[in-house]
Amino acid sequence: MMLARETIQNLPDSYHIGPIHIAPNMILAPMAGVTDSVFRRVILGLGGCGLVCTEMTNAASVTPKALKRHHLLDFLPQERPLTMQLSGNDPDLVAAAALSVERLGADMIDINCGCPSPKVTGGGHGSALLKDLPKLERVLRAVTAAVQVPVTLKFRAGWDDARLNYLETARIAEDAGIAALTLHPRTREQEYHGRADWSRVAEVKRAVTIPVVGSGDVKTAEDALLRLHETGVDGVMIGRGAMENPWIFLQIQQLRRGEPIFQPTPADKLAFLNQYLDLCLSEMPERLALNKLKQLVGQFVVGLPGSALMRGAVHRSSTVAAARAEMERFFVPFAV
Ligand SMILES: Cc1cc2nc3c(=O)[nH]c(=O)nc-3n(C[C@H](O)[C@H](O)[C@H](O)COP(=O)(O)O)c2cc1C
Repeated sequence: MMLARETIQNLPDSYHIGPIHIAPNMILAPMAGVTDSVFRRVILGLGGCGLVCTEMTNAASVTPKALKRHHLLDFLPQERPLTMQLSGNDPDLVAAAALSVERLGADMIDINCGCPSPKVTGGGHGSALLKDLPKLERVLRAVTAAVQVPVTLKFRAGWDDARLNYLETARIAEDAGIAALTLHPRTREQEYHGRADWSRVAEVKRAVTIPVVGSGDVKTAEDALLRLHETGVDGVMIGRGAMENPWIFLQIQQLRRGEPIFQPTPADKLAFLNQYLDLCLSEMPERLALNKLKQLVGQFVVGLPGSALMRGAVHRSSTVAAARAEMERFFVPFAV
């Protein structure tokens, strides 16, 4: 379905989380291993993205020594407003980490109640908290009491289809002083399979008075505006769609303004990957930069003919030079 010009112009394009103005209301999803400071700056630099978030960080690893090792909460001044996301299930520990993160300069703190990874849920963190809402509530109350900055919650629809509890979770969070919610409307059991059911996001929006953001399966500028229109949410979060098409936020802005939509050519795509790689190389060791590229390429070339072969070849590359040669080999024929 295409939205009429007038409908698009009437869609909300900003909202507030506490005193913080989020404009535009399009948000880069936190993605572990991907949305580090470099990726966030690249996305912000392309335009159209109103809020970024760090990768999920275990509250137990918010110590001066651990921060120097994992660098998950490193950021630069241009990445504002910036949310820092924590995981954990011990109220005192998460509250202490939240205070440290506030001192590091977070504009907001997000609590992760959605990560499906067994490594995370095994420790009772992430989406495991959906199975113990009294514990989630204790964590949220401890964190909101500990810090001045707004605290937000990102959660899933429930552990599995038999235990859907997104409305209860949303109400508990609002009562605990949470300033905004993001729902990824899959269950933990679904992981990333099946479809993200945005009617659940619309239900949450109707159930609470705090801002609600939806996350899941937004792949085009049209998708983003349709989700805003259909659900009445305050904002839309984009994850894998931004890895596949980092220009998506810019394209949403252009669609709103009735401007021609930027369509990257193969040469633009190759230039993007090379620039991203250059930036990574200027800020981290080659091995790490190559890993970042490998992670991004997987989504970036989704759907292009021959992409599986190219992805495999980049993944087998042991040097940056070899990976660059594979990318050239892939993109240059598209340009002729
Ligand atoms: C590689 C990857 C890493 C992710 N890491 C996080 C994370 O650290 N914290 C979080 O709240 N969600 C994380 N997510 C979930 C996304 O934020 C998002 O909710 C989900 O991917 C659905 O949105 P999408 O279809 O736009 O990707 C991750 C998703 C992916 C694909």
